[in-house]
Amino acid sequence: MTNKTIETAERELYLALIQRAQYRPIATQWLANLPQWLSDIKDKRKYAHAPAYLSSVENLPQLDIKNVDLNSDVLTIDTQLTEGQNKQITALMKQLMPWRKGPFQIGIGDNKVFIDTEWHSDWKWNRVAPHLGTLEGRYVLDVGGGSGYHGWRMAGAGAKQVIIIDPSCLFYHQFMAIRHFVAGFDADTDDDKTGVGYRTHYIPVGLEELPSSSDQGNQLFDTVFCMGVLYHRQSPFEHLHQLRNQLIKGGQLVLETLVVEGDKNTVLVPHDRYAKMNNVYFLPSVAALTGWLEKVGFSDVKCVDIDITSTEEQRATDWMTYQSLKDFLDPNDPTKTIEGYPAPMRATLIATK
Ligand SMILES: Nc1ncnc2c1ncn2[C@@H]1O[C@H](C[S@+](CC[C@H]([NH3+])C(=O)[O-])CC(=O)[O-])[C@@H](O)[C@H]1O
Repeated sequence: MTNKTIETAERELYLALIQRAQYRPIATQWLANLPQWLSDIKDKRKYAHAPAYLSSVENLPQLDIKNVDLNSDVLTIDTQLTEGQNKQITALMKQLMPWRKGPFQIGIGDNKVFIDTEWHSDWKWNRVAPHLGTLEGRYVLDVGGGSGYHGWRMAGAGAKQVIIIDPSCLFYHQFMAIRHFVAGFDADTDDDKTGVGYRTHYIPVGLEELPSSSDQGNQLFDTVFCMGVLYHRQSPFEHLHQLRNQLIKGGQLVLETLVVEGDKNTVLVPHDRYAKMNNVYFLPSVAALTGWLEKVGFSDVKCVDIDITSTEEQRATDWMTYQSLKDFLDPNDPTKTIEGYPAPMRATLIATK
């Protein structure tokens, strides 16, 4: 018997946007686009693996979930698995490899399935979260949310609603696989449908495709996160404007991106690849990035964290078996990438619209 995880998730997403449209007309434009966004991701001409991913999610077993802990570093689904369930879930989740952002754990005790992701996304969350003030009661957008790990943490921190966007077909299905278990818990405990599964949504779309409005009071989000995306964009100013357009006046932007040492005029544009990635464009200094944010109209810009990524935070695991950070650094000098650029250093900036 297959489950209807994705169908249910999509229905909850429609309902959430219909509710918001009563007060924010911009939500009707999101609703108008939603059928296209959601059917594109199922189109096997665009995404050859989509049917296989869908079948992995829909074949996950229904479990008796006792609790879902969104506030622990390992996002944990509290349930007891039999050995057979462990094997079944492991096999289905492995069909959704590579798992980059996490960690997640399904089950506790001997038969747990621990998804040891390439990234310790919990470390990033622990660097960022202390600087957010509160997310309690806020509408939050997570741009480029990957598997949804940080989105779940935002919901755990009390956000009223989280919408994750990311154009990746694989990461969309990874989110749905985790949501399958979270919603299993909500279904048992939450009659009025305010549980975390109902507050956390995913739209498989890029930021530039979202409708936006310049009308005062017609934006949907109190907080917008954009972590690990800006350096992938060819037009950083356009991207920063698009982020700003999603925020209410007074709303908070949380921007995390690769930076380099330097003054307000320093920006590195890697000539070819950066750390073997062929889609990296602008790496500003913190001072330059602060100036960019001010130029697009943000105020009160603060850098709250700077961190050099370690090979303990980003590494190959059983759930991501390709190359990882250690293969992207100069073997004789880990302060440099294999191409001779400064090794990855990330800054988190917080700014107000
Ligand atoms: N135009 C776009 N709009 C939205 N998402 C995009 C776009 N282009 C790429 N992405 C998505 O942005 C994510 C970037 S990873 C950061 C994940 C998480 N936030 C993290 O902070 O760990 C990068 C990293 O690992 O450094 C990917 O999931 C892309 O599909």
